[in-house]
Amino acid sequence: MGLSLRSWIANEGGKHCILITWLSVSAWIFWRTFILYCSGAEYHYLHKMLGLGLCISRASATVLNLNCSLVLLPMCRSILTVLRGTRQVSSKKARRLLDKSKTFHVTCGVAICVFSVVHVGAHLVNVVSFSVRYSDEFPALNVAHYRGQSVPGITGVLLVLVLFLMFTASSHSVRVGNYEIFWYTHNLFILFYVVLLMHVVGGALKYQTNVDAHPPGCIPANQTRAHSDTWPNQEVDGELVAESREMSLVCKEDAHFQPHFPQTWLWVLGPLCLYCGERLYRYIRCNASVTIVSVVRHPCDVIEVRMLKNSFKARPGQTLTVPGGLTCPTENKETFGIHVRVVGDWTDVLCPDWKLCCAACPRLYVDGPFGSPSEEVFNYEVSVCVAGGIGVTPFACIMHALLDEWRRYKLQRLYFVWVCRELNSFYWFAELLCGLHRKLWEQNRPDYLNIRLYLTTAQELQNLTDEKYRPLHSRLLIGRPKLKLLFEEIGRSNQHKKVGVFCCAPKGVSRELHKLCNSFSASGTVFEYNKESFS
Ligand SMILES: NC(=O)C1=CN([C@@H]2O[C@H](COP(=O)(O)OP(=O)(O)OC[C@H]3O[C@@H](n4cnc5c(N)ncnc54)[C@H](OP(=O)(O)O)[C@@H]3O)[C@@H](O)[C@H]2O)C=CC1
Ligand code: HEM
Repeated sequence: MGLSLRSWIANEGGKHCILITWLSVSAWIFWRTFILYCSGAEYHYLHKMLGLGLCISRASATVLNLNCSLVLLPMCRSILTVLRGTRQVSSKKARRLLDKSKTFHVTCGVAICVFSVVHVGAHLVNVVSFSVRYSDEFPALNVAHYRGQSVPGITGVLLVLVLFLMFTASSHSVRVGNYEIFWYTHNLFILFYVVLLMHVVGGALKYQTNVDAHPPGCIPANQTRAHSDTWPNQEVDGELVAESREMSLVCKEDAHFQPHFPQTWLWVLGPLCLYCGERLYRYIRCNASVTIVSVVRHPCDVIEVRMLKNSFKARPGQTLTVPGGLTCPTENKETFGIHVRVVGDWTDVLCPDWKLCCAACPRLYVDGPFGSPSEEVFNYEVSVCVAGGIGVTPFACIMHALLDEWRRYKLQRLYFVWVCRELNSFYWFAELLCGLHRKLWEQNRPDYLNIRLYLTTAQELQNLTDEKYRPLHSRLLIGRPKLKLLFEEIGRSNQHKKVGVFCCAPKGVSRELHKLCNSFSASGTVFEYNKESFS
């Protein structure tokens, strides 16, 4: 299957428009600042002292300002969640763009790291220039107190250190391997901003305030007549002296210099206050008491924690943050449940003997709910949900909502593909699947739900033994799913329709699905790719 332009635009168009806009704005402000500092009259003397280092350090600083303000906005998750649920963001395209907020955050974060390297490199050159090109003529321009002095920049060094820690701890392997390290290191962002705001009040780089009275390169008044014969030989200001003579530019006063108002404050304070306000709101909401109603152990090291929280209301598909990662509430009633795969000592802390342990349970903090791509499952006529292992949780809460009432949604057909390594994993939600299947048959919509379960490590023919899971028996297949064939089949039954594809599965599966969604479909079906990301 080759790439289809129509599918590519449906899946990648909006994202790439934003990316191109962001790149263009970054390139434009870089270039504009670069030119200003290289040829602006008010920076003439500073440029003479620092050269290209000045232009590059200032241009990269502007891009850093832009990105340090943008990086926080996509992480205002509560605001995005509200936006997603309101009529203001009524188009599906816009909502799908909101789902790319984490990608945009990472892009801005990487840009901050790249431009910090450029900025630091340029300033290292500036530090040397400040020292070796100490100006006796314009002492106010100097940062060094005498020729040869090296200029320290404590805040700059601290910023580099914090950014380095954040960058290394943000790598995919750390996020997947030990989320806590990522999380705690990432919270250094607040230190980063405090130091950044201090960093820019240093006022090391100064502009000339009186270019009218003292045009750059003008001839000091006391030199015009007395030294008129020596002008051609003057080396100070080379061309400009000659030019000034021709144009009869004589300084009316001495050059005055002044540091800029720290522009970074204007760029950063708004988003920083917005994000801090949102974090404060989340902190208060998070502290509202959560009562653990039950803790149930499921096969394959999965626990289900059922909870109760005052005025907690989640839309089906939304996510929550709990210690150990993110998960999805599986019910939309008074109680809500989360399924967590045990990877450390989480469960031992929660419930050492795996019994109902509500009396002795520790306090649990729940942050959320937050908007997520799975909320869109209901907004297509046809949706395909592909889950791998524990990645089934967002879709389980979709099933719960359908079990409550499936008629109120636009959704008319749901393909549900679940791939697991162990047979026992299917027991996590086997009851729910059978319940929904039964209900749809009773209500004369057997075609509504199409279930396919794939067991990838079966040594011999296996099946769910319990009789009550009979509806799933014929739906259990051995081996990995043939996603290409599945897409062709779905395409044939849904010609010229827009089908929503939702994935919460290991990288290999999501990559293949993404590729298939961008591929040409002979049936004219457009598959819109939506990915649930938990790292
Ligand atoms: N909701 C939540 O709370 C959380 C969700 N997650 C999400 O759940 C996902 C699954 O996690 P986990 O349970 O550890 O998954 P597993 O590693 O157990 O994999 C699940 C299944 O996917 C199959 N699979 C892997 N690669 C491919 C492929 N290229 N094509 C077809 N099948 C493939 C595996 O088959 P095989 O045996 O052949 O490899 C396996 O049967 C994570 O990637 C993450 O996105 C993660 C953490 C929390
Ligand atoms: C190196 C590039 C970066 C990467 C790869 C990265 C990655 C991430 C990821 C994946 C998240 C989401 C965490 C989750 O949902 O669980 C996140 C959140 C966040 N990041 Fe970054 N980040 C980077 C740089 C930065 C920078 C430079 C800052 C600010 C100085 C920053 C500030 C934040 C904030 C405030 C959050 C939100 C936490 C929350 O509210 O839940 N990040 N980052």
